[in-house]
Amino acid sequence: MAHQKHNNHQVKAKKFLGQHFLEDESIAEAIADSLTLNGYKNVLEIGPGMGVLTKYLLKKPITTYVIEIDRDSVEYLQNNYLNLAPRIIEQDFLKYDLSTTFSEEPLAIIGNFPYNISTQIVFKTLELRDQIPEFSGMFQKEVAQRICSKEGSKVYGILSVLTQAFYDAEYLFTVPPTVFNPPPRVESGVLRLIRKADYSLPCDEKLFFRVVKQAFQQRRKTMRNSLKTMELSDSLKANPIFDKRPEQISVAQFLELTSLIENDK
Ligand SMILES: C[S@@+](CC[C@H](N)C(=O)[O-])C[C@H]1O[C@@H](n2cnc3c(N)ncnc32)[C@H](O)[C@@H]1O
Repeated sequence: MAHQKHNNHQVKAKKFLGQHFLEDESIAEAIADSLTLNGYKNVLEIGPGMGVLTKYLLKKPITTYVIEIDRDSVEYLQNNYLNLAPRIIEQDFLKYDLSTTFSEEPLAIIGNFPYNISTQIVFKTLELRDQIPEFSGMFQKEVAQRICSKEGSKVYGILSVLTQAFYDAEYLFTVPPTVFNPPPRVESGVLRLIRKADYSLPCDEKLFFRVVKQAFQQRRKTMRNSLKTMELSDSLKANPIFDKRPEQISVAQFLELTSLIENDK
């Protein structure tokens, strides 16, 4: 019993785990409400901390799981959310094999994400897209904007193109630093990704990732320059898309271009 008393203490925020605890309940509720509940019966929250968002997820007609790396937070949750206890996974999300818990069942991902690993969380989601029809959560505002931005925007880049090849991305709202303890240095942004009805690629996936990454490595250069090492035929390079810079090329055009490169003889 003495043990339990101790663990009801608030968790002291650890910087190296990206811990900024949300203190505004209405924002936690709005994040939980961003779930459409379409096409899955499970939701996995990454980094529940002391459960401010979890509390609202538990009110939904869906099964909530949480994955948390921090022992203190796990103990806090075990003591304060008794019904959740069997569905607390004490693991690093980046290393965790989702099939251990979910087999092949679809699930939504949600969270007020630790900002130090937020892009890695997105890349892992893209890899596991067959199992993840929906993804909602809070990022550093610039990262959320980048994921959702369209061609022509200054922040349009690798993360925008790769994510939007598979998901429709919507920026939902901005959150000020003042509602967190401790407050982060920057504003935050909440977004939602909904997997496209047909999210199969019309081209080779590895080549698509390579084209996009190589193009944006030198975002001020034309595609002709950036893709020089690919040894493409002159007839392909005559295509006007090669005169463009990557930030002017839409997701659909990147996919089309990859098909052309794939079929280039
Ligand atoms: C920004 S805090 C959010 C906490 C809580 N959801 C809230 O809104 O107050 C991020 C949380 O992610 C956890 N975390 C950090 N790295 C993690 C990882 N690799 N896997 C799982 N959880 C992680 C932290 O311990 C922390 O609880």
